[in-house]
Amino acid sequence: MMTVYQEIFEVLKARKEQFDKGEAPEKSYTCYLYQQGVDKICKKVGEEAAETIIAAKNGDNDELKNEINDLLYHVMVLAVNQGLDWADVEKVLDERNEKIGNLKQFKTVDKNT
Ligand SMILES: N=c1c2ncn([C@@H]3O[C@H](COP(=O)(O)OP(=O)(O)OP(=O)(O)O)[C@@H](O)[C@H]3O)c2ncn1[C@@H]1O[C@H](COP(=O)(O)O)[C@@H](O)[C@H]1O
Repeated sequence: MMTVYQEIFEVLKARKEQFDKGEAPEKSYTCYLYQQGVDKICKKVGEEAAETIIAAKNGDNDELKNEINDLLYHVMVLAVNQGLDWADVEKVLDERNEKIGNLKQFKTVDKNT
């Protein structure tokens, strides 16, 4: 079964195909981002990341839920724009998941020796 994120990613890929063919729906915000290009998309990723941090620092979980979704949406648009598939992204997480004990040992440095 596809997750909602996989489903949205498919929509964003379809929007890219429409945009590339010159068939962007007039009111598509996603196509507007593709048209603006990678700098604009990265700027939005940065903005949404900052808004996510502020919502967390304010202890506002209603806002935080919204900002996390805005951030993920813009990260997905970036992935599509750069030619990455969501499966490529998930594969990395899957591989990390297979490792046990990911916590790195902290290095203890003795500055006196
Ligand atoms: N998941 C999202 C999604 N999340 C956030 N956003 C948009 O991201 C924008 C972020 O808001 P901002 O106020 O920061 O941006 P803005 O001021 O409107 O625009 P800028 O000029 O600053 O870029 C809003 O316009 C939101 O509507 C999204 N827009 C679209 N989707 C999904 O993308 C799919 C395709 O959408 P369209 O391409 O619009 O048809 C649909 O399934 C949608 O659900």
